[in-house]
Amino acid sequence: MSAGTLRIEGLSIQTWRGREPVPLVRDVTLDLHRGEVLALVGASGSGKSLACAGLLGVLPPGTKAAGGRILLDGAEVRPAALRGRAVASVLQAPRTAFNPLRTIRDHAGETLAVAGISGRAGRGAMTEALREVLDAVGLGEDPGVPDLYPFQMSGGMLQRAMIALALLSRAPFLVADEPTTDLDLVAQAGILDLLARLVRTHDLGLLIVTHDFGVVARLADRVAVMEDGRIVETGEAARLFAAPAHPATQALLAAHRALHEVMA
Ligand SMILES: Nc1ncnc2c1ncn2[C@@H]1O[C@H](COP(=O)(O)OP(=O)(O)OP(=O)(O)O)[C@@H](O)[C@H]1O
Repeated sequence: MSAGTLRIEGLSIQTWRGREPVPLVRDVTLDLHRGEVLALVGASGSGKSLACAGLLGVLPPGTKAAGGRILLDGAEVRPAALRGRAVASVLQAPRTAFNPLRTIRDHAGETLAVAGISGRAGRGAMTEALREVLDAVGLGEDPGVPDLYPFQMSGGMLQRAMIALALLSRAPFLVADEPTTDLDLVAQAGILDLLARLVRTHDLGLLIVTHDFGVVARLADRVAVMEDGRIVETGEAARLFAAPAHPATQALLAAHRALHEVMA
């Protein structure tokens, strides 16, 4: 798919307390363009992951979309039709995202099937395509990687493999929900550099969920701030750092700076 803009419009998600509906995500609207990084930030529980799950059509049990739509270049699409085709995802805990009984090559076959490109790709073409994306994520040196099982790989390698599978799907948009949280500092830096590079080389639109303003500073072009299920501020990353307008943004930045001073 070669769409240039992905829009989440008026997304609302709710749960229930007894029979009472409880809003968790309230009227969230976001635009993501190819070639840019949009960071979705906010305190724990503000609704970042649910908003992404709503976009991908994978809401957890006990929650339900209560309104909103997803648009690709202005045309409405069902989230289930986007997932793995126009929008790929990279999740927080790579180990849980892989089937432990299947090799990276098996996962690649599934990714191509979901993306609807398996028919055209015979085994040889698939091997070549997999080699290409493993190269792109820095896993190309060891020819044995496609035949590894998840338990034979480190967390950093698995996260790279998940990004490789996202590239294999040729989805123009990537949702990364705290993709470095489970990794050590060196692996974190490697994954962030890799994502930044792929946004440029593959013209990806990257929506990255994070509570780390260090990640925002390093990667983001634009930032959207969530509080209590709502987007309370959006803006260019540089502007937001220099002049945060909403108290929630100010509090997140103050917390980041306090932590930074302690660590310095
Ligand atoms: N399956 C569920 N059923 C009911 N409530 C849920 C469910 N999943 C999440 N919630 C609630 O929805 C709200 C938003 O959760 P969400 O996981 O989106 O927050 P978040 O901003 O991603 O937080 P974190 O940064 O800690 O991951 C929270 O109050 C959470 O308790």
